[in-house]
Amino acid sequence: MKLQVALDLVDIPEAINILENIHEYVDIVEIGTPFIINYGLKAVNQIKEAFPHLKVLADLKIMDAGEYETMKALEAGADIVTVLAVSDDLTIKASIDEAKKLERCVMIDMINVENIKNRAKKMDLLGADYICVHIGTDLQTTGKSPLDELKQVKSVITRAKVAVAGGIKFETLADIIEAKPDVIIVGSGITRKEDMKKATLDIKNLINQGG
Ligand SMILES: O=C(CO)[C@H](O)[C@H](O)COP(=O)(O)O
Repeated sequence: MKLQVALDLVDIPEAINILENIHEYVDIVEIGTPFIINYGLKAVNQIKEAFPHLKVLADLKIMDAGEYETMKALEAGADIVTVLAVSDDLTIKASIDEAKKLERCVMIDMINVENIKNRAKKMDLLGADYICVHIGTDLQTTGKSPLDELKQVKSVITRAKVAVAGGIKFETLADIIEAKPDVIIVGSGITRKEDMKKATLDIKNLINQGG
């Protein structure tokens, strides 16, 4: 099980500062959608240059122009790029094909998908590297957890790796670990803590105990 840390509401110097503190406990660093909106793909580029040993995910949440937008993320140095599962299959396939050319990966974000089992099966079939169950920031305000959807997706996937995101914190981690996703994504559960290093280490230790 890998830990992906999502950096959303930071600038580039802040991101570098955070990662200097926590990079040894992190497997994948997510350059979050608001981070990219604010600072562009140079955020991806500069974080990859500063931490070449980390996998960098560009959370572009691509919805159209799969080939072009994937190519731009990969050019900037992303190892993984996100595409929305609600996009057309043509967009998803174009993005996956583009990433494969450079032996990079696509993570399909299942945010707001209605028939999640059916769509996850299709994403698996189309060749997604990762399928990410995701309760978005706005829906998190209702208290919804990604656990149920994680179990549903895990039950139908045969090939892709499964990631999970959406308000995960140390206190809610045990149930998530028990469902055995391949990647656990934590944003505010780390970045809103006073002591981010301790928060990351606590989460990483719990993940390691779970395998
Ligand atoms: O992609 C995102 C929002 O769309 C976030 O990066 C992701 O949900 C992780 O952050 P948090 O743990 O704070 O929910």
